[in-house]
Amino acid sequence: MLEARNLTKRYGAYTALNDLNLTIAPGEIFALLGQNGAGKTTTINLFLGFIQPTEGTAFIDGISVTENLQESKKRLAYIPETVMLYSNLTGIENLEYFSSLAGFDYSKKELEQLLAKAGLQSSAYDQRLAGYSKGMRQKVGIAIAVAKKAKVLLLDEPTSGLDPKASNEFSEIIKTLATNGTTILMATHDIFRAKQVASRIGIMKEGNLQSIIHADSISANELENLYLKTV
Ligand SMILES: Nc1ncnc2c1ncn2[C@@H]1O[C@H](COP(=O)(O)OP(=O)(O)OP(=O)(O)O)[C@@H](O)[C@H]1O
Repeated sequence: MLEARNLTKRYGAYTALNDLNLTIAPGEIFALLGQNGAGKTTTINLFLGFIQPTEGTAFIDGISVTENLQESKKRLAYIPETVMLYSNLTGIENLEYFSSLAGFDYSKKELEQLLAKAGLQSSAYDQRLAGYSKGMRQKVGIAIAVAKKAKVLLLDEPTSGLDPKASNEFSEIIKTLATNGTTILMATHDIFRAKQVASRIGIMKEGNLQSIIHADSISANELENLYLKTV
């Protein structure tokens, strides 16, 4: 579960995030839409503990990020727009390294199964990351999240720069993770994907969460119109 309680971030007189109150249940995918500078990344960074809130609290699985950063971090995985991995290591070596950092010791077979589950083609397992496409790197990122048994997954612009097939594959994989109980928060500019994968969609403007929409209550066109009217 993810929860923001009165979560606020100010930089001097500028409010990047204003009094966010939001609970995302296990198994739910929540998409945050909003223009550049709306406060999406600020929200994610507060959940990650990368930045400190000016007011309020971010909770991961009931644990305050400010009070217990290490415990909160154990429960979450983060996939930024560009997944940071070691270019000189292979897909399987990256997965082994990052899962061992999280305290897991998987056999080669288990590592291969994790990569397969994330949708990576088997021919890539032993190739160095330097030759991977963005979509392939993201799949390793997903495999790491699953290997860590992360209860919460934070995604920042996960489909930007992916071709439609890779983007669709990505959406299917995160839907499967949610079905298995992972809580997912995704910041995106992709209205279509937000509608396709999320159960609820929040529209942010100038640091405020302006509205929350149930994805099944609206068509993609209606969502786009509402978005354009809001921002
Ligand atoms: N360290 C900082 N100092 C001052 N202002 C900052 C700082 N970090 C972020 N901001 C401001 O906070 C606002 C919110 O930024 P944020 O990155 O959360 O937006 P976003 O919705 O993720 O946008 P994008 O879609 O471009 O990623 C922006 O106006 C940004 O300039």
